[in-house]
Amino acid sequence: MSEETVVVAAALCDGEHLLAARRTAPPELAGRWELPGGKVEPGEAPERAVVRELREELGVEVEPLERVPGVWPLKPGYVLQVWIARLCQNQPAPRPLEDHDELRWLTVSDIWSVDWLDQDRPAVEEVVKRLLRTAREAAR
Ligand SMILES: Nc1nc2c([nH]c(=O)n2[C@H]2C[C@H](O)[C@@H](COP(=O)(O)OP(=O)(O)OP(=O)(O)O)O2)c(=O)[nH]1
Repeated sequence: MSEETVVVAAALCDGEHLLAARRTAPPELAGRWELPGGKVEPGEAPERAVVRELREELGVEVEPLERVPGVWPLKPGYVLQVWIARLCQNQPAPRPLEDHDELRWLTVSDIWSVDWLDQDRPAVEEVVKRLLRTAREAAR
């Protein structure tokens, strides 16, 4: 039986912007950019883990909207799942409270201006496709 650990991450969107977060640890990942999130705890629903992790790491309440189809391998034994999410009403700006030292809201046109973790790139590409599709639908 597979014993993979699921890491959930949020593609936190605000209008046309996506939030990227710069990791502070471990040393081999520090300075690289990722989608904020973390490991799902035993018995925890993945969407709940998204909400918990962003509360802990960024000090905000978020609402997961839909899962981005796909599962991306991270280090051995770990896989990444991604949820499109938005800030709940009346939230402060996200702050890098733990695990990150900088946050940046990126538009689709500057999405590759930060040094994403290699393993996150396919997931970010998928998120970008969805953002573009949503923007096209909104423009109709
Ligand atoms: N959160 C997150 N982790 C990622 C991404 N890409 C990637 O390789 N990882 C790795 C980094 C870590 O080895 C692991 C998740 O660990 P974490 O440190 O964020 O999770 P956590 O908050 O539950 O950590 P912990 O301190 O409780 O152990 O997955 C990503 O986009 N988001």
